[in-house]
Amino acid sequence: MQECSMKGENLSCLRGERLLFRRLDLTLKSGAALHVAGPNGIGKSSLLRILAGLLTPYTGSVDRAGGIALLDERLALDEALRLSEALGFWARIDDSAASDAMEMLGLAPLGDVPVRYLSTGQRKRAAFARLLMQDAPIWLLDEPLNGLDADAARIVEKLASQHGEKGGICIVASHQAMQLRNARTLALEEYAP
Ligand SMILES: Nc1ncnc2c1ncn2[C@@H]1O[C@H](COP(=O)(O)OP(=O)(O)OP(=O)(O)O)[C@@H](O)[C@H]1O
Repeated sequence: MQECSMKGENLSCLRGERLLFRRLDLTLKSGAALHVAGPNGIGKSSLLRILAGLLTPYTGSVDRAGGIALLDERLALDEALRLSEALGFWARIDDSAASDAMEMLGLAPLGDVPVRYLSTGQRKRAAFARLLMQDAPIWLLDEPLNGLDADAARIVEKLASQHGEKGGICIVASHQAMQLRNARTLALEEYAP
């Protein structure tokens, strides 16, 4: 996997009229993992969106090397298509194959099921399959365990740890504990004004 890095300097985030966090610095290099922790509404998703380049920080800057894959509650799959077709659409764009990712996430038996019929946990697994297919070195995972049963949660924890072993960066925003190899914890409430 290509070398990657993620650096944020003096980050602060304003949402509406509210300053959520300020003076946040972080540096992650290849193989590093970070658990962004904190209660609902503290700004975990906002921080991930800043790191992804989807939200402009109020102050500070982000400097990253390497491609990014973001997993959040938005499932970018066509609801009308069967799961294998919907993932196949992205496979053509990513120049990858959907079958390996579907196998890893236990989705192979669901290939013919329309996306709109998938359960909450199955949708999350599908989102994770899409993330794997992107083959990006930097993973930004927003509440990746939400909706997953215990077996699926262990699979996701294992895949995230393997990503780190291969030299990828994994940044997880979650109010739940997650077993993640070599992960540091960033308690976002410590950066609240
Ligand atoms: N577009 C927006 N405009 C104004 N306020 C917003 C906007 N998006 C989010 N917020 C507010 O910013 C705060 C932080 O939201 P964010 O989703 O980053 O928190 P979070 O820590 O991820 O929460 P959760 O654990 O519930 O997912 C919340 O109070 C939310 O209402």
